[in-house]
Amino acid sequence: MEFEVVRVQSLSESNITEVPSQYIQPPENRPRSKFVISGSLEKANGQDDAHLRIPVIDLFGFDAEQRESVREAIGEACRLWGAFYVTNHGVALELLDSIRSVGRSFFEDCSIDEKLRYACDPNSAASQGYGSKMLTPSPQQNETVVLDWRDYFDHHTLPMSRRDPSRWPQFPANYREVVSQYSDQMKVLAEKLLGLISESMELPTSSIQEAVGDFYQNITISYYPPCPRPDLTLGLQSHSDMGAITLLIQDDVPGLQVLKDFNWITVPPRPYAILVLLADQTEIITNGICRSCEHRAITNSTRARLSVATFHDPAKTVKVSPALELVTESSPARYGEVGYGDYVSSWYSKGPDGKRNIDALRISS
Ligand SMILES: O=C(O)CCC(=O)C(=O)O
Ligand SMILES: [Fe+2]
Repeated sequence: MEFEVVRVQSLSESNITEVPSQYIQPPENRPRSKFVISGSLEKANGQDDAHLRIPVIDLFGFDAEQRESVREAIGEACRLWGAFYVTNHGVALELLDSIRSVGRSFFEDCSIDEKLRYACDPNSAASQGYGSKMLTPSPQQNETVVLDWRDYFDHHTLPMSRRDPSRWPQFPANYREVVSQYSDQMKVLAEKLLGLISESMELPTSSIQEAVGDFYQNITISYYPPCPRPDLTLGLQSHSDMGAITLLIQDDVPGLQVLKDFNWITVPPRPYAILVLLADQTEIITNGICRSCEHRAITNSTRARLSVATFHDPAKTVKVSPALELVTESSPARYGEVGYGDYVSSWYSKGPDGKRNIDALRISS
């Protein structure tokens, strides 16, 4: 069956003043300013709001002498937030600019016909290419699908057998080269971070990586056009990422929010820091000590926003369960074993809704 796909950018450029009803979130999911904290670096009313600021961790280029203090900071951020920024991460800063620039150029300088040459297959989940959420029959009987105010381009980048740059834009001329280089550098950083996270949980350095196996990596460039009704819509609905670890960069337009202690906190843009988001499989492997981070994107009425998310997932054949070292008499297993392929299928059949997919795996105590 063919489903209707509307490009949000075309809607935005048509200068509408209201949004079509499919984009209107139910009242409980709308961004409500009273629950949103700016995450700004200033102190609010003279009070220390450190617990509301997303941690920024200097990796000191993975310098051995700093490892212990870095590991401690990472452990704390994983327990409290499931998300943190890293600086001095070893990725060339020009490469961060280059991927933002080629991504923006694809969305803003190519005609719609050109972009549609790379359209995702609307009938298969997670297909590579240019996409927008589409109207499908509601995944659960009593739920209606609300559309995201977002267009995106998804690239399959690793393992190398999945990487086919001929499926990616040809314009600008360096697009394919930049995405390939970016993929390689993000893989290296994700491996090193999983090592530090393992150590911070008192596991051997290679533990989480061994549980995940070779990475399946996807890079999604998201483009959120200006929206006439930011009060009614979401750029991307609340979810946690389903794989192991996501590395995200954004431009200078705020929009990403993380849920912390029931508050939605805006992640302040830091163009040269990389945001680490722990995803569901890391929560399972660490037996819930690391929490996967629930996040969403809001819209604004004036400026388009761009982000680049690099997902690192297990292969579908991998079975994931809590690390044996973290399952003890006093802290029994909190999740049953799950095949990653089954996890992904159930995620797509139910659709994201906060953390309901991982919560369904919880063993009640
Ligand atoms: O645009 C963002 O900042 C968030 C993107 C995201 O969460 C995702 O693609 O899973
Ligand atoms: Fe996400």
